[in-house]
Amino acid sequence: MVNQATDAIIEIRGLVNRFGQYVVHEGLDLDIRRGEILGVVGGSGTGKSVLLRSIVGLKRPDGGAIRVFGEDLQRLPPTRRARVERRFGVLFQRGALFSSLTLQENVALPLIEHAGLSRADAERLARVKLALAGLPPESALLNPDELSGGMVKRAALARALALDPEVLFLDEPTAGLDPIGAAAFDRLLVTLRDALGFSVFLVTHDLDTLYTVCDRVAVISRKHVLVADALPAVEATDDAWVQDYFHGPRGRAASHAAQRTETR
Ligand SMILES: Nc1ncnc2c1ncn2[C@@H]1O[C@H](COP(=O)(O)OP(=O)(O)OP(=O)(O)O)[C@@H](O)[C@H]1O
Repeated sequence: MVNQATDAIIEIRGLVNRFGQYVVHEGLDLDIRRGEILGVVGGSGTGKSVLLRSIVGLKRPDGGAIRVFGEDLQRLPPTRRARVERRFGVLFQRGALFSSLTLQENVALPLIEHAGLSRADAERLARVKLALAGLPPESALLNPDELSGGMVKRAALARALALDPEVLFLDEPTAGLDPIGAAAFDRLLVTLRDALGFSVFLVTHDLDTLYTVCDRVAVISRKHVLVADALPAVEATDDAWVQDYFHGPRGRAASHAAQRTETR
C-alpha cells in the first residue's frame, strides 16, 4: 500500500540505531517514494549502510518505525515480515556473490530458495536476468573471479533483480569502477527503473551518479536526515558539509558535466 498523500512506499519515522553506547541514528525520518531513485549521501561513518541494513531487516532498529507498503515491519510476525522483505532486492558493497558458483547459479539461488523453481527453470530465468543486467550469454557459466569489477556489479544487480523486486537497495554500486564503467552502470540503472518501475534506495559517494540518475537526494548528518529533496534544494542547504560536498571542485565538475549532457 502506498501512502496516497506522499506517494511513499517506505516511511521511516523517528528511527534510532545504536551499537552499545554509540548512537548512529537518532530521530531519523525519511520517505522512499514509488518509482523514484533516491540517492543517500553523507560523510564516512554517518550511517548510510546501517540505514540500508535496518530497512531490509539485517539490523533491528533500537527505536522508531519503518513502514513498508503500509505495514510496520517491527510489529509483523516473522513470516509476514519475510514476505514484505521478499519485495526488496539488495546489492551490497562488494557484490557478495558466491565465488564457488557460476553467475547463473548465483542468480538462480534465490529463485530456487524463495520462488520454489526447479533448478533448470531457475537457471533459464537467471540467464534472462543476466542479459537484463547487460551481460553476454557466455558469462553465465563463469565464476565471479573470472570477471572484471564492472561485470561483477552487473551480475550482483542481476541477482538483486532475480525476484522482480519493487524496491532495489544499492550500496555504493559504482565504487571501484572506472568512470566509463560507472557511467554505463548508471545508465543501466535508469533504463531498468524506467522499464520495470521499481524504486531505488542508492547509497553513493559518486557525485556523477547523484547528478545523472537521482530524482531526490537525502543527506545524512548528525544522526538524522538533514535534507531530502531534489538536487537544487539540497545544494542550497545551509550546512558546512553540504556546501563542501556539492560546491567543492568535484561537486562543481559533476554539476557542470550533468548540465552539458542535458543541453546536448
Ligand atoms: N556491526 C557493527 N558494530 C558496531 N558498529 C558498527 C557496526 N556497523 C556499523 N557500525 C558503526 O556505525 C557507524 C555507521 O556505519 P556505516 O557503515 O553505516 O557508515 P556509512 O555512512 O555507510 O560509511 P561509509 O561511507 O564509510 O561506507 C560507523 O561508525 C560504524 O563503525
